[in-house]
Amino acid sequence: MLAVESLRFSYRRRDSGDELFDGLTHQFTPGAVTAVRGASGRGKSTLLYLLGLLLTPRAGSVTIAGERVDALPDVRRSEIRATMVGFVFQAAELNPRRSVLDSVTEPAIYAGHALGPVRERARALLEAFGVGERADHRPGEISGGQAQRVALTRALVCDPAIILADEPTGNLDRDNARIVIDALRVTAHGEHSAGGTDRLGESHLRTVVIATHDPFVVDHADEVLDL
Ligand SMILES: Nc1ncnc2c1ncn2[C@@H]1O[C@H](COP(=O)(O)OP(=O)(O)OP(=O)(O)O)[C@@H](O)[C@H]1O
Repeated sequence: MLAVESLRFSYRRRDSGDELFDGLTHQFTPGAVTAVRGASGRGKSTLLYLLGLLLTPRAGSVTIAGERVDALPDVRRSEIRATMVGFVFQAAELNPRRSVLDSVTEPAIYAGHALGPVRERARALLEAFGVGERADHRPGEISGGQAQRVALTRALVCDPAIILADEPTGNLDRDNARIVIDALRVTAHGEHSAGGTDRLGESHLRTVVIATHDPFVVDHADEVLDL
């Protein structure tokens, strides 16, 4: 579903000798959480940007759902990104002036989705991640762990097949990291991992890739890619 082959990338010109990935080839398993691990500067965040079509490889390919996507025209890459990829970053970056529900739904509304179904789906996701009762609060009134679950809801609201998370537990204590990794596992597996009571109401698998330094996240991932 999501794969890279013979991947090379550099932020600089060709002869500067700071190339990343050394021809990396990897297939990410649908339905699994893959932790991307590596020392600072190895390119964990950069790999997510390449997978999410925000950057273009210097050499090699990125494939999504069987289609080679790295060399497509920008407009097509944007379409694929908007429909197939959701991003979660270290800081949830919710709009402090809007309610949690509005923060979650606004990007989807701007992307042209109908308000009613988006709000319904957002409420169901917030509920599934245990933050349903916070939907009408302001982001300043929720905890860091809750904010990350809200950010994950925002990434999922258009139902992407791929979630790319960059240090999603970087600002969290252990208890909140556990809750967020659980939510990411639910997202990948299509069901709740803790007891099976709180379901997303969806059974399809997603590919979840997490760039992380956190050994706790690595321990709870299904697969690990070392850079
Ligand atoms: N916009 C940029 N322009 C030039 N070089 C960059 C840029 N972004 C990152 N780099 C360099 O590319 C390399 C990979 O960066 P990246 O952020 O992907 O690594 P990382 O493994 O995620 O690091 P960290 O664990 O510190 O977040 C680093 O050497 C970094 O300095």
